Amino acid sequence: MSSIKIECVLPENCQCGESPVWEEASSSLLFVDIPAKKVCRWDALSKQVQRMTVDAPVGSVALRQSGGYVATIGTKFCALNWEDQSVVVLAAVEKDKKNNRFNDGKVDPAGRYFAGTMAEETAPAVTERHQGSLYALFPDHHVEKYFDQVDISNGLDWSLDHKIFYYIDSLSYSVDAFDYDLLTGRISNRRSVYKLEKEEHIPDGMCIDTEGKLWVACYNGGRVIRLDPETGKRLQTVKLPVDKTTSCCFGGKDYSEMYVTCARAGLDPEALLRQPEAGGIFKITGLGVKGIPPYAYAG
Ligand SMILES: O=C(O)[C@H](O)[C@@H](O)[C@H](O)[C@H](O)CO
Ligand SMILES: [Zn+2]
Repeated sequence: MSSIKIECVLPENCQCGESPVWEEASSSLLFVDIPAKKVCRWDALSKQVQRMTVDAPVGSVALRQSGGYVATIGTKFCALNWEDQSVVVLAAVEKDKKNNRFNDGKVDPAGRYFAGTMAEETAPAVTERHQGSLYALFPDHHVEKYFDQVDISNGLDWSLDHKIFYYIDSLSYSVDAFDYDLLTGRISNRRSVYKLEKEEHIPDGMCIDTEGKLWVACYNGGRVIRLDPETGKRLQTVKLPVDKTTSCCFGGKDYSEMYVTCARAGLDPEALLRQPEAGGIFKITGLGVKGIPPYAYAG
């Protein structure tokens, strides 16, 4: 039996930490603080963190095959040059929706950058409903829209055989699956594979492990849960010492460690006394299961 250890490796005080991505080449964890408009890179060896401030809320960051990173900033897909901290807009969506922004995003196994939008929240998880959509930025920089009527576009990942796309619209309290055509990037046949239980609260970010099981961060639930998307059963619950767990990814040696982001915003002073590490970056070891490397944007 493995023994699980959870530690806060970086007390970053993120208002809303999100989009953890392991970059093997630099032994670093990339993540964003959405409302703080920050993209961060934490070097797991030196323990140093570098931060880049952008001009709008940043929902996600991802690796880029040609170097640097891509990020969803406001309602734009952007390229980031980490060396000179410059931002280049690759494509924009929803120019008519001033109150919308991108939320979570991730690159698919063919190098397309998927990301969804939402109306800006007035309080955590309080937002004008049905304002969001799901998009992908293709390697040639054109954007495709998949569907609209999304409340809070959140976690996403692909099955190990690339035939299923998993997706979370948080306020549906469901983890959904679609058939996925890797060649074209098309999705079809939406269905729910797991409905959250009351104490699990709101499904947020997610990632897949090498056994094809899904790990979902539960916002307000202070936990990550491991789901079997084939049986619809929850296999494991790992509780963290913070309530607003937002997302998770595997990283570290052989992708054997899990990194979890969380939020500080929305916690009252009394709650903050009980969870002073809220907004930090957490590392979970001893899970006994590994993840897979993140895909990099091909454009
Ligand atoms: O991290 C995100 O994805 C959102 O931007 C956050 O605001 C919360 O997670 C959301 O409120 C709960 O669904
Ligand atoms: Zn999220």
